[in-house]
Amino acid sequence: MAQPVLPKGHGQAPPQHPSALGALPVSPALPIPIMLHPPTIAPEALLLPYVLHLLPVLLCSAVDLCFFQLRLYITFSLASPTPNLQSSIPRSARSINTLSSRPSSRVNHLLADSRPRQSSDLCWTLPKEAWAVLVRASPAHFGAGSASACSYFLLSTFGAITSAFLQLRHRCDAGWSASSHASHSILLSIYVVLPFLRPGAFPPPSARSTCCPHPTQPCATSKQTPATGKDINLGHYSIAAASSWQGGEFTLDSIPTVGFNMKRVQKGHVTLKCWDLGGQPRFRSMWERYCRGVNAIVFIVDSADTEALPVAKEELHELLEKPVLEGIPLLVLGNKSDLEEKLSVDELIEALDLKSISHREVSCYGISAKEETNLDAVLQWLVARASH
Ligand SMILES: Nc1nc2c(ncn2[C@@H]2O[C@H](COP(=O)(O)OP(=O)(O)OP(=O)(O)O)[C@@H](O)[C@H]2O)c(=O)[nH]1
Ligand SMILES: [Mg+2]
Repeated sequence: MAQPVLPKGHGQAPPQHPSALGALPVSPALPIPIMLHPPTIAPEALLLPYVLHLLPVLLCSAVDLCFFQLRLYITFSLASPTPNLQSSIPRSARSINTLSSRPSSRVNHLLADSRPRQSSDLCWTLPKEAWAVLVRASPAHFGAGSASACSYFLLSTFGAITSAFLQLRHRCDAGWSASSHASHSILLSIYVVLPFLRPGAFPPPSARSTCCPHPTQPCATSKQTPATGKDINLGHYSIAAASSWQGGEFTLDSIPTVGFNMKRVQKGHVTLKCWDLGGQPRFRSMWERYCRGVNAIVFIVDSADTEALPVAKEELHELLEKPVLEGIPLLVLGNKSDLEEKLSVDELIEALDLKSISHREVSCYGISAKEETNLDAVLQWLVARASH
């Protein structure tokens, strides 16, 4: 277990040992592909999880269509002695049969409508309501968020079970054998629900986009951000891949990170995969998830904002207490060292109580994203951890 070695002061020579905790000297402007304000997630990147999420649904819909046409035929054969089956199908059921893209909704409706209507028939009224609920839920389903997927799943289950129950009830009333229709309906329910229980039907956390509205103003409480990566963590003012680097320009109009941004950085033969996580309170709960299994965590604070440091300290220590993150090297960066009111590295170590952190390697540098100070040292630190 490497214990942190604390520096004597800001501005001393860079530590030779990788585990040393200390300030590094100011370095000249570097040709490091660092972009302070990465572009917001490209629409194509957002679309991909949606499309991937949609594919199994479309596939299920196609299979459902065949299945339920068959099912419809069987139902009519059994339930209706009328030779002209088409004329006994209500108009609404016929249109849904061809237009609907919602398997479970179509099930409910067809089950409800696939026999002559009777005024006292529960099958006609209740499933129609279930259908209406499902139709209202459909736009949410096509979102990639887990909440919408869950609500769709619950509503599908509800719809399928309601249909099964009412179908059974109707058959019993009509004097049909209850057992065959019960098994039919149960099978039907399983068929409708199962596709949405498959692994992959719900997008994985890493493929999800956050549903939060994009804030128009930077959040005043956002003063710390961890950046993480499966291969290496980097971040806050995201390091962008060379292809999307816009010359490393710095603009004062910052766009707060909404959710997270992911970037790859090529440094020699090492590829750094970096997650820049939003530092606003609403995004902090996801830090732990993205820090799992990474090579390093980079925690960036505004070293000139002393009022925000107590909160930053609390959040950092809470994050590091997670057992699953034990042993992951930590790099704390005090950004905005270009400002006069900045804290020195020693003061930052004190303010964040870094000496109390154990069971991991801890380093602390002062940097300036604006003046590109010490960014080469940060990159070297990360590359060294990436090859571990
Ligand atoms: N003076 C100075 N200002 C900086 C520096 N780096 C960033 N800023 C400014 O600090 C503000 C916040 O920058 P952001 O990159 O949005 O900060 P953030 O912590 O990533 O915010 P979240 O994405 O919400 O976590 C912006 O107005 C930047 O222009 C720096 O090195 N020096
Ligand atoms: Mg940010």
